[in-house]
Amino acid sequence: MGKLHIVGGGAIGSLIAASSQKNGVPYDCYPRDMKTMPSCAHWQNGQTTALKPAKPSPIVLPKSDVLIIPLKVYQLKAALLQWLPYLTQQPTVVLLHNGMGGLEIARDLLGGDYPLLLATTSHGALKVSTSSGFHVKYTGVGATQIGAPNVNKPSPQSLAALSQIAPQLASAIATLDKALPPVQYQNNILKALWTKLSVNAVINPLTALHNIQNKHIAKPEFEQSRISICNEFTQVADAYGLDFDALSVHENVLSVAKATGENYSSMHQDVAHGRQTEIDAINGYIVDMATKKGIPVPENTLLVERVKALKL
Ligand SMILES: NC(=O)C1=CN([C@@H]2O[C@H](COP(=O)(O)OP(=O)(O)OC[C@H]3O[C@@H](n4cnc5c(N)ncnc54)[C@H](OP(=O)(O)O)[C@@H]3O)[C@@H](O)[C@H]2O)C=CC1
Ligand SMILES: CC(C)(CO)C(=O)C(=O)O
Repeated sequence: MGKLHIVGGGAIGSLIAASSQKNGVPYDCYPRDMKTMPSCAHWQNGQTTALKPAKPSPIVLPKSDVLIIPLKVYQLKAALLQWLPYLTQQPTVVLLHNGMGGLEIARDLLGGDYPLLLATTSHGALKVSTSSGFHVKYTGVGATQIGAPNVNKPSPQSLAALSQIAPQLASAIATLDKALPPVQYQNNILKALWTKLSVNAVINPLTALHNIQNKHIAKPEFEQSRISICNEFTQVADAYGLDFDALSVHENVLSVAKATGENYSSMHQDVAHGRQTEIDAINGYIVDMATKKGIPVPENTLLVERVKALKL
């Protein structure tokens, strides 16, 4: 099994590190700031796992290793540029973030043939500052969906489909599944990412703008906005060959809002803490993709403007 190299000491990166530690997967973390790297993880059953010391700088990685980049899209370009000189042997690179645009950045910098995987996760993690330094808390059990951007054949999502991708990528997926299970292979990962995009495009800006928990976006006062976002999303996705049905998109959004009802979305939390939001990679991505095809998306455009106008 290859070693797992984790960029950054953020919430999700530290969760993957702690779970790797627990499950005996060899790993290293490369935070931007060693002082804010979590030293310990708290699991939901009250147990804790101490993390090994992080590495101060990148190293050249062998092809059999895996570099996972669980950062915000707006942080990705700088991180990839920093790692580029260390990727000469073409280890598998895994992008994991909310929103879209990471693939375009990675293709630009790594080239179209680079062994790349895209992932989205529903695990929850929170980085907290304590009297003994930073810790990470596992806040929600979830799953990770992963796939290669170039594989898009209509075959069943199964181990048989997984065998159609390069052994290097299959081995990277197995490593990640051992580190933080379950990791589910998707032979149409772009559809899975757009599905997640549709959920984030509705829940995140509405919760941030109205200062509400996820469950409240289901209220009738937000119906018109929800439906407009879902309709615009579906038109844009369709223009790129992704087949969605606006009613099902809306139903899925409501079901995620219910399932995560007590949560404050990540965008709500970013706004509350005065951090940059991921609006450009979410509704902003829908607007950019729509503009390229000449599709009007007034609701998404307005949401981008309104979230950007929020006082940080
Ligand atoms: N947290 C969660 O529960 C979930 C998060 N996600 C998504 O996953 C992605 C990551 O989220 P999350 O972990 O919460 O975010 P965090 O902000 O906690 O993590 C990102 C980390 O990356 C670090 N970083 C940025 N640039 C570099 C760099 N060049 N080199 C090294 N480290 C760098 C940041 O450092 P610094 O602190 O110095 O800025 C930060 O610690 C986001 O897209 C998020 O939406 C998805 C599902 C759940
Ligand atoms: C699914 C949802 C909306 C859960 O809060 C999320 O991904 C986020 O907050 O970014």
